[in-house]
Amino acid sequence: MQRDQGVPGSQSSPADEKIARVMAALDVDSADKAAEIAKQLAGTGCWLKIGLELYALSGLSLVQKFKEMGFSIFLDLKLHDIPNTVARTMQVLVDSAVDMINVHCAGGYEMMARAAEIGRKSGKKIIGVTVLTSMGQEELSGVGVNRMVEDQVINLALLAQKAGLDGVVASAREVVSLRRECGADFLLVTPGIRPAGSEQNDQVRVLTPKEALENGSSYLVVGRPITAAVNPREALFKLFD
Ligand SMILES: O=c1ccn([C@@H]2O[C@H](COP(=O)(O)O)[C@@H](O)[C@H]2O)c(=O)[nH]1
Repeated sequence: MQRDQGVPGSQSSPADEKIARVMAALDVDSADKAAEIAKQLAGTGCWLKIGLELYALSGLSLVQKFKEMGFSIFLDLKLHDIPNTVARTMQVLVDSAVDMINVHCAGGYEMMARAAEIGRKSGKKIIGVTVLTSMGQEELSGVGVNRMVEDQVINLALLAQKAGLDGVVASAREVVSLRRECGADFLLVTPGIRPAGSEQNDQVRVLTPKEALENGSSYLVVGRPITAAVNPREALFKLFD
């Protein structure tokens, strides 16, 4: 599928702008599969997201390769440890070609502030995970948090902002409130994106790509709707049909 890719040197179209806000999550069981999907998505302008599975398989080895293919890269390792350990690990990660890295907001203010400081010096974006999009109200209560999900998301996002992070990961369902509380420049990266009628899988707080953009998400993280498709490139372009 060759549509909506723009002509080099021309103005980007609204469709290009939407694709540039998609982060394709490469949750696959081999580096070869990841490289094959990357090849199919090359030139579209979308980001790639390397998560725990691919990192466990291949570490940072694919980062440079994907960068050379023209992708921006979000390394989704969700660091959650004491401030010293997170800071030392963050220093290693920012020295690679990644563009964005995350920590868990639940690691606390001091840990986020140390991570943010390293991000600032390196020019890389550091964001914080609020409440996983696979968790609903009951799951949140199960880990001892007796607040409404949205209140907890906002509470953690405000703490992340105070600590100097560039943004947060949350569900697109919370984006309207997050924009109001955290402002226009705070990055809101939203997984749990599902085109209408597609499998929800283990995601609980979901929204369609169109709704997520309308609400004000900065980036949409999309995994299985792209990676499990027969034609990932076509699936990417169909997200906004
Ligand atoms: O709250 C979160 C934080 C991260 N993720 C990650 O996003 C993708 C979503 O994949 P799908 O296949 O589109 O469900 C995946 O890599 C998660 O680790 C998240 O889903 N929710």
